[in-house]
Amino acid sequence: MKKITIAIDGFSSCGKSTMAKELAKKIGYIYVDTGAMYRSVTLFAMRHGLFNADGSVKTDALKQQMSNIDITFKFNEKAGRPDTYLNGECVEEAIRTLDVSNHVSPIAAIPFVRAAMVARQQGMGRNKGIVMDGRDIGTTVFPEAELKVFVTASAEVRARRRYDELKEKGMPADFDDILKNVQERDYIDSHREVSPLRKAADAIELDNSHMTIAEQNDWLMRQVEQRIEG
Ligand SMILES: Nc1ncnc2c1ncn2[C@@H]1O[C@H](COP(=O)(O)OP(=O)(O)OP(=O)(O)O)[C@@H](O)[C@H]1O
Ligand SMILES: Nc1ccn([C@@H]2O[C@H](COP(=O)(O)O)[C@@H](O)[C@H]2O)c(=O)n1
Repeated sequence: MKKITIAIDGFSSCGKSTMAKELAKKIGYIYVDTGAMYRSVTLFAMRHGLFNADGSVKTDALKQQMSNIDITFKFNEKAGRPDTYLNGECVEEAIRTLDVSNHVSPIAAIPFVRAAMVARQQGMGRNKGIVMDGRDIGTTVFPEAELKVFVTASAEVRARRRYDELKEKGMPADFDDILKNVQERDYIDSHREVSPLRKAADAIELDNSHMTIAEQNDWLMRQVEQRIEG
């Protein structure tokens, strides 16, 4: 069966990785969560004092350190998805904290950071057979992708889902803080100069505000079948 490239972009916490990882498992494709890469750079910067007190990034210092940041993925059989490693350390949990979420968008707006991440992502998708989710996959990383999906849902619905997830995991969660973070990231991600978050002209939009996970998975599978068979 022919292999294609599948790009899933959209706003924060709208269900991109839920759909992408399930699809990749079903059709035997590689799954790459590009947000995890920007989060890993952010964690590195936080640990190495590369943020100023006002939350801005010490850009020159980070530039010098970029060659010391090694991000890799290793499949976790139990979780059914790849875990993210930063310089050999599994950071899958550490990169998902609200603290990292609150620092990541300024890092992701820096051109040299994006250039480094995009080059790695393009390398990972060289042979197709990949499902990649993020903000600029259909516009910048793989503009020739055979299937591009742009996912949306209201900010309140997204924050509620994230809140429920954290509560279920027994982690501290405040709905208003999560909603604020989701809205702020959407704004910064959509307004940065390099590769702003936007729907590619040939992407299909999916508003999943009122869809179940099973419904969105079925919808995505139908889109893939059309591309593979067509
Ligand atoms: N259709 C849905 N209905 C209810 N909950 C959903 C739906 N889709 C995803 N979720 C839940 O919403 C939360 C966010 O989903 P997910 O992590 O997939 O979003 P994301 O877009 O990848 O987020 P991020 O931008 O942070 O990477 C998860 O708890 C997930 O289980
Ligand atoms: N292709 C991408 C992916 C992510 N980002 C930035 O990383 C942040 C975290 O991403 P999540 O998918 O884990 O929410 C996100 O808010 C963006 O700032 C990006 O720029 N490009």
